[in-house]
Amino acid sequence: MAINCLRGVPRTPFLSKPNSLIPPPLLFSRRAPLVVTAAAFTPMSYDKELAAAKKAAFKLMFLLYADFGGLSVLGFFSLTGKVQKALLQSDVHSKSDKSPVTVADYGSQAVVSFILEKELPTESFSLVAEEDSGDLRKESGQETLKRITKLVNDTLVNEEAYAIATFSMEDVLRAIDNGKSEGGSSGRHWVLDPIDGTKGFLRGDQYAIALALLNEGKVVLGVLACPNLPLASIGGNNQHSSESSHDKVGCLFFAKVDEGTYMQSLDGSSPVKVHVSAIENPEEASFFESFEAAHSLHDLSSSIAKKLGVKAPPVRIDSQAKYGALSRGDGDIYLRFPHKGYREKIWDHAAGSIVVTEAGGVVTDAAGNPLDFSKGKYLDLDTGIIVTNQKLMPSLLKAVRASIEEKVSSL
Ligand SMILES: Nc1ncnc2c1ncn2[C@@H]1O[C@H](COP(=O)(O)O)[C@@H](OP(=O)(O)O)[C@H]1O
Ligand SMILES: [Mg+2]
Ligand SMILES: [Mg+2]
Ligand SMILES: [Mg+2]
Repeated sequence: MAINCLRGVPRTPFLSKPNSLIPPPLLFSRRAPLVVTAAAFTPMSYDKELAAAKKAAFKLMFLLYADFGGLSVLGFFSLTGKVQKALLQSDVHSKSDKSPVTVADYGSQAVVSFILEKELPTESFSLVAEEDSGDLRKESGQETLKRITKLVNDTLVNEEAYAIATFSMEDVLRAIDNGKSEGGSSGRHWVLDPIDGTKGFLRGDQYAIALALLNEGKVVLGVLACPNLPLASIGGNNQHSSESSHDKVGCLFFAKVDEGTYMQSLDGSSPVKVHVSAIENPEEASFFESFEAAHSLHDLSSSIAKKLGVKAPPVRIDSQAKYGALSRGDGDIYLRFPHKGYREKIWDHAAGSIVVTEAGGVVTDAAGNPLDFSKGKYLDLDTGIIVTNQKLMPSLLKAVRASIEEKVSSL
């Protein structure tokens, strides 16, 4: 089978819970009904939070952009893009689970952590993020820490407003360790994957900076920056392509609860609202899955696709760029079935899932349950993650169940 490998306004305002300090009878008394009702249902806009998250993600997009070309006029770089990129990709370390981590992963986490703290000084700050500073605090990590610190200083060089001349190595370690929060079902927590798809980043393929905000265990906003994702569709549908968008890469998706999903490019043009595909016939559908066979069972996906009658070959790309591409209708289905024993982390799905659901899609586990982000840093789910539009979901779920049953009975 041929495989397609790619290189390279508000509907309903979000209502807060009724104010529990107001005794219930007063809510309905004749004395002050209007005042109480208005105070009790203040809409939460998350505007400040979204602006801060986008600021951080755009800065990193510019920094990591594959070919900085005309962007250097913005003054973010002391090196040319290609040299900088080569440097970032050459310093690779192996974590205790054998997965790779680079200067870019650590640097991105430190930059996001700094920017969120500085931009939102009045809010209590909790961050659940993938990386920690353990290896960088060892003697063997000192050279890498120096490179990360240079990267962070280069990225934030124009931020006079932050009133810090230069960030020290200790500042960087502290910023990375801000990401140690455990998350959970109460309060607000930022969720960050500083580089999602590190393997894709190292190959020069797809990767993403994925940042989301949880409130009371629910994802309320997400920003997904995909520096290598073409502006033009990467599927057969090509609904967003134009002559000028064919060669351009660098897409930032953002979504707030009940306000839809938007996509923006690096050239300063206005965001455009995006929607998942409207395909109803599975035979016309195409599907995404991980590039890495170690991350998802490709044979199970192909059995599901066959049962559904999907004709197109799988589109295998790294990272949550799959969620972004699906949210704008480049493809119709995303299938993810990790090998037995693997536990999914919230940072691998929080931003991507709201980007898809706000674009009209559905994200569930293999049993059809919504993903639960309230249980700490792991997602507690049944077997795998499936994503599609509302029309295709019932037949997709049926095919998933049948394929899983077949697989289990063949063992
Ligand atoms: N054995 C495994 N099974 C499933 N996912 C895995 C995995 N090992 C690593 N991952 C996760 O898969 C993510 C990449 O997903 P994808 O395959 O869609 O590109 C990785 O994110 P990072 O690259 O941020 O570490 C990592 O969290
Ligand atoms: Mg990783
Ligand atoms: Mg990840
Ligand atoms: Mg990562």
